[in-house]
Amino acid sequence: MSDETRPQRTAAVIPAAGRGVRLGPGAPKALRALGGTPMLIHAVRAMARSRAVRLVVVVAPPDGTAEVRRLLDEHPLPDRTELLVVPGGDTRQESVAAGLAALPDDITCVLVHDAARPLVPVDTVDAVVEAVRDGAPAVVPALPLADTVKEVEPGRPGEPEPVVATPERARLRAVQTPQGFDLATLRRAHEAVAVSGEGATDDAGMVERLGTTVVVVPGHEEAFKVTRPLDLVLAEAVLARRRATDAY
Ligand SMILES: Nc1ccn([C@@H]2O[C@H](COP(=O)(O)OP(=O)(O)OP(=O)(O)O)[C@@H](O)[C@H]2O)c(=O)n1
Ligand SMILES: C[C@](O)(CO)[C@H](O)COP(=O)(O)O
Repeated sequence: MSDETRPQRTAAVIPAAGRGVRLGPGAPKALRALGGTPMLIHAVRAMARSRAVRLVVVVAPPDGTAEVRRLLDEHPLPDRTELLVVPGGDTRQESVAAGLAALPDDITCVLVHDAARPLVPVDTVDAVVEAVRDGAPAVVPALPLADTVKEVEPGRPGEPEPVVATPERARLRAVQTPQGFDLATLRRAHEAVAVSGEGATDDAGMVERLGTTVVVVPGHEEAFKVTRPLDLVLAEAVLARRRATDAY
């Protein structure tokens, strides 16, 4: 079958193996509660809400795969969604690579979605999938910035850092997840980064280094990343509002 006639089958990889150091002491971040339900379960449901997503691969803390499997069993997904759990690595990049390695050969489109972005709306997920299915090899949801951004010369902790540049804000975007890819392209990008040894903070950044074009679709304010304690306060408020207004 040629690539053009091959049906598109989409999977989501959810890196959830981080400790959540910036959120403060406690369980691994993905397992902490949001509205009484682990953040990871919200993120898995957010992917499964998209009718395009047939398989979700959860990348669990290496010492927590059994606990993650148990939590997922307690929170079943729609019948159309298959689920796999694999152990993660020391960095986000290694965890995503472990998730990609678990994908079966018939997957052509992959979403990579942070467990730490539990509230991404399904319309954002669908917009990313659609752009990949329309032929873009790499797609990121993103929003314009509210703050002006300065590039600095990092100094010693506690010392003022000299500003070296002010990039033009209108050309900058804050990038979210899910990021969507043609699977073969993302696998090539991960292999190249592993060989070069240069890490990247997101998957699209690795694809850019191949010289492949990455395109942006509109992100969503509620797809923010729960990173620090105040983010959790905001996430609780957003979830409470959804529960009061939608059948959520
Ligand atoms: N070794 C790692 C590190 C991060 N992640 C995942 O990557 C996503 C984005 O990372 P981040 O928000 O930085 O999570 P943490 O690494 O847990 O946070 P921190 O840096 O504060 O420890 C999260 O869903 C996190 O679980 C992962 O799967 N494996
Ligand atoms: C992938 C990401 O969420 C895009 O904004 C971000 O780069 C993850 O960064 P983190 O420091 O691993 O949370």
